[in-house]
Amino acid sequence: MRLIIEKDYDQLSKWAAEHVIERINKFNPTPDHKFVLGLPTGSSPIGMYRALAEACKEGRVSFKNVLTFNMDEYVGLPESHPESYHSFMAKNFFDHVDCPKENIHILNGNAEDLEAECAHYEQMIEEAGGIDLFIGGIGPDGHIAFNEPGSSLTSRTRQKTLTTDTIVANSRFFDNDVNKVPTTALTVGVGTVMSAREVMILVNGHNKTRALQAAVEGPVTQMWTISVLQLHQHGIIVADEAATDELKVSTYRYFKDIEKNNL
Ligand SMILES: N[C@@H]1[C@@H](O)[C@H](O)[C@@H](COP(=O)(O)O)O[C@@H]1O
Repeated sequence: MRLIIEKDYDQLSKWAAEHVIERINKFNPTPDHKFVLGLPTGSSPIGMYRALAEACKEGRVSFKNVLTFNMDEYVGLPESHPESYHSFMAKNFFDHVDCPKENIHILNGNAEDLEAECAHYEQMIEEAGGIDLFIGGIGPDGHIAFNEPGSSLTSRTRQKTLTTDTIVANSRFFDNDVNKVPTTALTVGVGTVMSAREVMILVNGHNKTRALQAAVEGPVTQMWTISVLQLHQHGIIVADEAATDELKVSTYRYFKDIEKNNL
């Protein structure tokens, strides 16, 4: 696993955006050979999305031949709700880039048959040839997508119950009212993320310090689902300084040293 430590959120966002641009451009996607990108919501990727939108406007990258699959969506929240992940993605990314509507996939948390919706999502990913780069954030409890502590590390897309911790954390988007936060969500599984050819996780801020420590220094455990990234052949964590406060000085120095020649 690579751990990239950037000075602040702005630098982290730029690093992540440049990595995505590099991967897409190197792949050189065409209508018959599309790049497949897994995308997260949350506050962590907002800066990266902004940088990608700018790069798209400057002509440095195009999403015309990029297929996207989002990680998760709340169950029972109308798509038009300002806090649905459909709305989030439109507002923060898709409205600003040239990705055709038909290339965008987001789980439908209002589907009549949620189980069939999840199975179909996995099938679409498979038909697309798998995900080339899955980008994610993590919760303070180390959850990836909505794979809360205790989730199977080989899980696939399914419905999950949100923990009280996550409901409290996400209530900031729902007038700070925990009762307004949906209690379940559809989410790709840990195994779905791990099946991607590359995984890049963004970790910023003081409230992620314990999760970052568990991810980098702890054992692989279902109680910190992000820790499974240690088993991925091409896993990258991009963190800001603030998130590294619980790492050992030696761990911090090791990754700074080994990455010093990489931009
Ligand atoms: N389902 C999402 C996760 O995919 C995201 O990583 C997490 C962290 O959000 P933030 O980036 O706002 O800290 O929030 C939610 O729980």
